This record gives sequence, structure tokens and C-alpha cells, in this order.
Amino acid sequence: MTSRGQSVADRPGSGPDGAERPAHEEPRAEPAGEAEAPPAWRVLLGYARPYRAALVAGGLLSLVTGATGLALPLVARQLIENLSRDESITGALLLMSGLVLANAALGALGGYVLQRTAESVVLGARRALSSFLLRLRISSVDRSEPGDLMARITSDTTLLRSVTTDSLVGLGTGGLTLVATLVMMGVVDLPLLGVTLGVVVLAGVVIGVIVPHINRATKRAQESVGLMGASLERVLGALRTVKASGAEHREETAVHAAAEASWRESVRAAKWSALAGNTAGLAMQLAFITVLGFGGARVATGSIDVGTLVAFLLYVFYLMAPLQQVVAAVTRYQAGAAAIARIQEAERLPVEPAHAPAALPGPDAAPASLEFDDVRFRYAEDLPPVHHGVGFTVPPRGMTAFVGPSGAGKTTVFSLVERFYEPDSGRILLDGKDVRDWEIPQLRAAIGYVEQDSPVLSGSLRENLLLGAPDAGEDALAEVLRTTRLEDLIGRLPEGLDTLVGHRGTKLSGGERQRVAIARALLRRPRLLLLDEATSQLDAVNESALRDTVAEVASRTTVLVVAHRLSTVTAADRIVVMDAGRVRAVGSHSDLVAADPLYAELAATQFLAAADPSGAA
Ligand SMILES: Nc1ncnc2c1ncn2[C@@H]1O[C@H](COP(=O)(O)OP(=O)(O)OP(=O)(O)O)[C@@H](O)[C@H]1O
Repeated sequence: MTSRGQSVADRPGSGPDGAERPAHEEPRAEPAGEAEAPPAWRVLLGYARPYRAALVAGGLLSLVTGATGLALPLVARQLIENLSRDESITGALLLMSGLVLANAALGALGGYVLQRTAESVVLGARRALSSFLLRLRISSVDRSEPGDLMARITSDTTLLRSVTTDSLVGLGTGGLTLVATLVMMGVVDLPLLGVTLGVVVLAGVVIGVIVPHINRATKRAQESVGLMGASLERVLGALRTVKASGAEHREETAVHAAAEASWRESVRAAKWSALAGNTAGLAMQLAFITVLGFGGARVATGSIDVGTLVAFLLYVFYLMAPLQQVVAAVTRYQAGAAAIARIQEAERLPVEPAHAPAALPGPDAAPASLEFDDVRFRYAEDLPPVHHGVGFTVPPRGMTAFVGPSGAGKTTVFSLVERFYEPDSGRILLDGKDVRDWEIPQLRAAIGYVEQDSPVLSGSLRENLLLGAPDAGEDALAEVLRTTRLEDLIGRLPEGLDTLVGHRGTKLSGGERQRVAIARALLRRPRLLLLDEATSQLDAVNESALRDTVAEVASRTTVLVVAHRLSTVTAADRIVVMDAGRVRAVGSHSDLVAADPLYAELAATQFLAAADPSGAA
């Protein structure tokens, strides 16, 4: 991909003016490129640049194909002259047959080369855009609809195919063939060319009025496709809830409405395209009739002979193809420009800097320390602050639990450590170094993170487990399966580790998903392990076993947990009590019960209510 859309946020350490700046002064989550978007044709040329040799070859083949066609009227004129002079026409007939065959063969080859190149352009754009989207900042994803982003990769890039062949090459070859045909017509008879040009220019004016409509309609059609993707993603992502809520019909209406809007706009674009195409066709018919009348009169007055008129009429006939090619080039370009605009919109979303993946720390890496120093943060300018000066220190090794009412900002602590978001002010120090001064891959390689919902990805269990540690050996895998008590599950499944878990792991129970997520994080042997309510769905036996595992992990690495279970909290070396975006107390369970009324209340109500019967309570 070229530099478009990868401007500011794409370049670590560079400001909007291109000046170097420290990594921790990176912009928060502002759009990456505020600069004027380059015109669609330049973007298209950028996509096509790697394939220019094939494009030129395909274009040349098309031109040679056109040239064989152009030679035909001249041979036809010769044939007619030979007939009128009672001379042999065998040579002319053989030449015409050869030209027709060459025309067909070269046309097919040129068509194949161009289609192949167009597919390569689509592939290049899809690769670039998907790589780009995978580097999106979480804040960009928060503000987007994944279904719409997906449509930009799947549907919008598809439009690049026809715009490459029809516009990029069509304009070149069609334009050249058009000019060559007009030159040949001029050679045959200038007054007849003048008549033809008059009609063609008239058609050009009409088509010029039509094309902006095609652009607008295509853009709206593609937006509706994006909307449909977003609606479908919303429904399929929560189909059980939708069904349980009896909301299928309402959701169906929304998806259908988007599909119909896309249909309406596509039909509108088709209407304008058809009008443009037929204007060109009509112009040619008119030119044909005018040339026939005017040319017939010239034949009658003896200004030209019949052979010349026939040859000219054949050129009028041959003019049709390049003219329609040029019209198609212009109309397809409008549709392509609309798609390119949407692709560029996605490419202007803020992304993380591109870095090579980092190696995992390894079994002997030292545990990390963590410090929050007066951290203030809000998710977006228009939202209230979530952290109002959060501060705490976590030494290497041991378990630190974060407790507090819902919405206190506990998960946000983890998100900031992972640099999913940047704080507005204050510092977050991992091993004494500001996380903004870490390269993101190195930072994340040091951390194992189990999200609140313990997401499991579609695919096999093995793929899920190795997601964060693709090079983990069978021994490490077996060990982690044992400690997370997944061995029984694997043993029960007919295909063991290669069993497919379904979309978002729906074939697993909630507790199994949590254990898979914990196993995945442990396999990375992190220097800092973040567990966000990672054991909330486990049964008493599994929770107790996992607690032992986490305690053992905490003896060699640093573990942070967000927990609502007393059993987890009391086992922690220190507890950070958060409330409304502030740390209100830090201490051990017994200290806090005595010293902090909120904690005492949580312990008395929330923890005890959530604690399982075998909990340490
Ligand atoms: N991506 C987001 N965009 C905007 N606001 C968010 C986002 N994530 C969380 N918030 C808001 O930030 C606040 C703190 O959320 P956070 O998830 O950190 O709370 P929490 O203490 O972990 O809560 P819980 O115990 O319920 O998980 C909440 O008010 C929430 O609505």
C-alpha cells in the first residue's frame, strides 16, 4: 500500500508535520490523516503500480486486436475494388480471414491477461486493507461497525476489478483505438469524419452530465452494503439473544431495509450507466445514418466512390467498440471512485504503528513491576472521565486483586496497561519504563491477558491455545492443559485438540471457555498476567484448582486479577479498591475490612454472595 491513509498514526514518533517526537507524545485517537484525500485515479494507479508490466502487456494486446480490426475495412475496400475490376479476390478474402482469426485469438489473450491483472489488483488492495484493519487502534474499532469494515474489504475492493480493466486499461486502449479509428476515417474521407465527430461530441456532452449521478448512486449502494454487513454482524453475533427476545422479525426488517437500499441505489447507478452506454450507442446509430445519407449524396455527385463509402461505414461500425469502451471506462471509474473513497475512509482510521512481532519472554524472564502514577483517562472527548488520577504500585511477583463497584474503572486499568488506549495524563510504568516508550509488540509479549468475556475464536482448540504462543511445544501444551484442568475435556472430544469450537467457542461451556482462555494466556509464560474475572464462571472444584494454579503462577510472575469472588480476593497479596475512577484504598483483606467501609460492604455483600460454598470465606 502506498503512504495514503498511513500518515500520522502510522509512523511512530512522527508528528502531523512529520517532525520526530517521543513515542509517549503520540496522538491519542485522532484520525490518522487529516490531509486532503488524493484523487481516486491516483489511488488506483498506486494499487496497479506493482502490475504495470502485465497491464501494459494486456493493453498492447488489446491495441493489436483493435489494429487487426482497423485493417479489415481497408481490405474490404480492396476486395470491392477487385470485384469491380474483375480481379481475383482470393488474396483479400484470405487476408480478411487471417485478420478475423488474429483478432479473436489476440482479443482472448488480452482479455485473460487484463482480468488476471485486475484480480491481482483486488488481491493487493484486500491484503493491504486487511493488514491495515488488523492494526486499527481499539478506539477506532469502538467507533466503527465491524460488519461495515468487513464490507469494505469484501465488497468495495471487488469494484476495483472492473475499474482496473474497464477504466485504467479501457481508457488507454479504447482512447488510442478511438483516435486511430478517427485518423483512419480522416484518411478515407475528411467531410464524412466531420459529420461523425459532430455526433460524437454531442454524445460526450450528454454523458458528461450523467456520470456524477453514477458516482453518487454507487457510493450510496456501497454504504448500504456496509450497513447490511453491520446489521448482519449484530444479529449473528447475538443470535441466541435475538431469538430469545423474539426479535428476529425486527432485525430481519433492518437487514432487508439495508439490502433494499443497496438494491435501489445499484438500480439507480445501473439506470445512469445504461443511459450513458446507450447514448454512445445512439450516437453511433445517428452517425451511421448521417454518414449513409451524406455519403450517399457524395457518391451520387461522384465526390467519392462506393468502396470509400463502404469503408467509411465499416469504420463507423468499428468506432462503436472503442467509444463504448471509453464510456464504460468513465462510468466504471465513477463506481470505482466511490469504492475507493470508502476504502480510503477506512484507511484514515487511527492505527497502531507497524512493527515486527516480538519474541515471547521465555521461561526464565523476570516478573514485571507495574505502577500507575496519577493516571487520568476518558474513552472519548464527549464522554465523562473514567480515571480521575489513578495511582498504585505493584512489585514484581505476587497477586494483586482489583475490586470495586461495577463501572469503577477496573477493566480500564488493564486496557491501559495493554495500550489499547492512551491515558490523557499521568504515567503507566512497566518495569519503571513508561508503556508509551515500549514498542507495542514487546510490551504485549510481556503480558498475558484474559479478557472479561474470555473470548474463544472460531477454529480448533489447538489454534485457540496456540494463538498467543504459536511456537509452544507439545510438553508445554500438555502441562498447561493439566493445570487448567482441560485434559478431561480434550479426552472426551472425538477429535481432541483438533475439535472445532464453533463461532466464538459456542460449542464450549462458559467455564470451559474461561479455562481455554487462561490456558492460552499461561502458554505465553507472561511476565505480567492480567485476569479480568477470568474464573467467574467456573464451578467450585475447577475454581479451586485454578486458584491453586494462579497462586503457583503468582509465585514466579506478577498477576493482576479483577475479581468479584471473595476466594480470589482473600488469596491476593494486595487488594486495590477502586471506586468511581479512583483508588480509595490498598491493603490486605483483613486490613481493608477494618479500614475501608466500601470494601467491608463489598466483602459483606457482593463477595459473600458470589463466593462458592467451598470458597475461603
Ligand atoms: N470502550 C469504551 N468506550 C466508552 N466507554 C467505556 C468503554 N469501556 C468502558 N467504558 C466506560 O468506562 C467506565 C469504566 O468501565 P470499566 O469496564 O473499566 O469498569 P469496571 O470497573 O471493570 O466494571 P465491571 O466490574 O462492571 O466490569 C464505565 O462507565 C463504562 O461504561
